[in-house]
This record gives sequence, C-alpha cells and structure tokens, in this order.
Amino acid sequence: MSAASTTQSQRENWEGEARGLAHPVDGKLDTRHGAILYLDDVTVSFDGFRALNKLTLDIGVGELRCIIGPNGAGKTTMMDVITGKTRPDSGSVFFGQTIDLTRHTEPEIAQLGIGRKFQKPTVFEAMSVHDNLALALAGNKSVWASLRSRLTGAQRDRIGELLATIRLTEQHQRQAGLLSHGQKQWLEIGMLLAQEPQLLLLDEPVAGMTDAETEKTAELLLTLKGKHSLMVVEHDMDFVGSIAQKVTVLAEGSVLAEGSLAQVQADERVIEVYLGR
Ligand SMILES: Nc1ncnc2c1ncn2[C@@H]1O[C@H](COP(=O)(O)OP(=O)(O)OP(=O)(O)O)[C@@H](O)[C@H]1O
Repeated sequence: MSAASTTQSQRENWEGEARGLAHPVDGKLDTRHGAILYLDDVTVSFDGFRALNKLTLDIGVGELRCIIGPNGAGKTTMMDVITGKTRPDSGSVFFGQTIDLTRHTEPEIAQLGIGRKFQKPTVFEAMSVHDNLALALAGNKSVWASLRSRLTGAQRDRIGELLATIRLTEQHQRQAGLLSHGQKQWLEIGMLLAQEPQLLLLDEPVAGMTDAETEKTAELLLTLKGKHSLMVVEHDMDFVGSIAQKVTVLAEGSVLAEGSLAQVQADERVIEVYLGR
C-alpha cells in the first residue's frame, strides 16, 4: 500500500495546516488505510555505501512492531530517516496517507506526533521525576517559564496518569539522577508520552536493564500498544518474544524477513545473517 493515491493538493493542504498549528495531528492524521507509517523504496547512501537499500515497510495503527537485525543492518539509519535527521536519496516516507516526512524538519516531525527514544536516557538529572514530566508537558515553553507557572488541574491529572503508566508514582519527588537505569528509561518514555505521540520509536529500550526491569518494560510497552503505534529496535530476543506480534528483520538495508518471532527464527536466511546456528 502506498500513499501515492493522495493528491498533491491534499498533501499541500494538510502540510500547510501542520506548520501553523501547535498540535497539528489532533484528529487529523489520515490513517484510513490502516497504517500510520509507510516507507517505500527508501535508499540512503553514505559515500556510495547503501545503509538503506530500497527499504519498504509499513506500520499499522496501534501496532507494536519489533525490528531486529545484525549490526550495520540500517536500523538506526531507518529511524534517522523517519525522524528527519537523515534525508533519503530516493524513496518516500509517509506519516499516515498524506504527510510526506521528507519535507519536514526534525522538530516539525516531533510536533507532528512522532516521538523517538534514543538508547541512552536523557532526563534532567537534577530535577525531580515530577518536574521532568511537568516540563515535558509544557512542550516548547521555556524551561523557567514552565517551572514557575502553576500547573492546571488537568495537567496535574495528566502527570498522575503518566506516573502510574511508567510505574514511578512512588518516586515522583525523587531526583531523576538518583533513579536506577531502568527507571530513568521509563521516565524518558513518560516524557515522550507527555507529548502524546501517535508513533513512538524506541532504540534498544532494555539495553543495560536488569531482568526485572526488562520484564516491567515489556509490560509497559504492552499497555501502550493500541493507544500508540510503536516501533522497537532490540537485540534481546527474550524481550522481543515477550512483546512482539510481528517482527521485521533488516539486513543490508532491506527487509530480509517479516512475520511472527517464531517464523523469522525458523527462516534459514535469518539464521544465517543474524541469529547464528
Ligand atoms: N553518518 C554515516 N556515515 C557513514 N556511514 C554511516 C553513517 N551512518 C551509518 N553508517 C553506516 O551505515 C550502516 C548502517 O548503520 P546503522 O547504524 O543504521 O545500522 P544498525 O542496524 O543500527 O546497527 P547497530 O545494530 O550496530 O546499531 C553501517 O555500515 C554504518 O557504518
């Protein structure tokens, strides 16, 4: 399925609106065909080396998709293309039917409703868990203005909900720098959720976590599925097995295999390039 059926004027119309509004995606993302993200024939070359090679995949609305593949397969480059950090040499990248992501900047793409979590947590260590979430809710207001302004009842409720979702209610007054590695990762996920992304990209969310933290992260992501669409890049196969519906295996910049974890684990080509014999 491609977004090519959308007329140019529909796209321009939408993009015009998108640039002018604070929350342009509210109720407006066109996912009539069931997918939230389309990559079609995307190629990215670095000095002649194809990090992505005619990559085609789409993510369904509310889906939790796991992406696996060997080092250098192009997983990070794919996320860079989706979030506007890297421009493809060719191919198309659409958010819903109508938003051509290659025509937007990184901040615009975040505003459009795509949140990205990098591997390393980047919370404000000197501030409390609560204040980190309050800042994230304030969005692009200046840090000092948002810390000084009093929270509305709705904002307080939202922070309460976020704390419960990320399982940090009891730690809300704790300084973020004192949290465990796993708790910092959850806080950062909470900060992304505060911006109400429709699509969340997570890069190795359980790297460095204890087994108990990994389990809790799996529970957390399963609660987000449906409300958000998620793309999770992970090497930890037990974790992938605990959350995945559908797994995409990338290799040499293209999709090598796609299906349930059991299906891709049984695929000879996947065993060859990634899982080992
Ligand atoms: N900015 C760049 N300049 C040159 N080569 C790059 C650049 N970014 C990525 N590459 C190369 O593109 C290929 C794909 O890299 P990428 O980081 O996307 O893979 P990955 O699947 O995320 O790997 P890993 O699992 O190790 O994170 C690699 O060979 C990498 O060296």
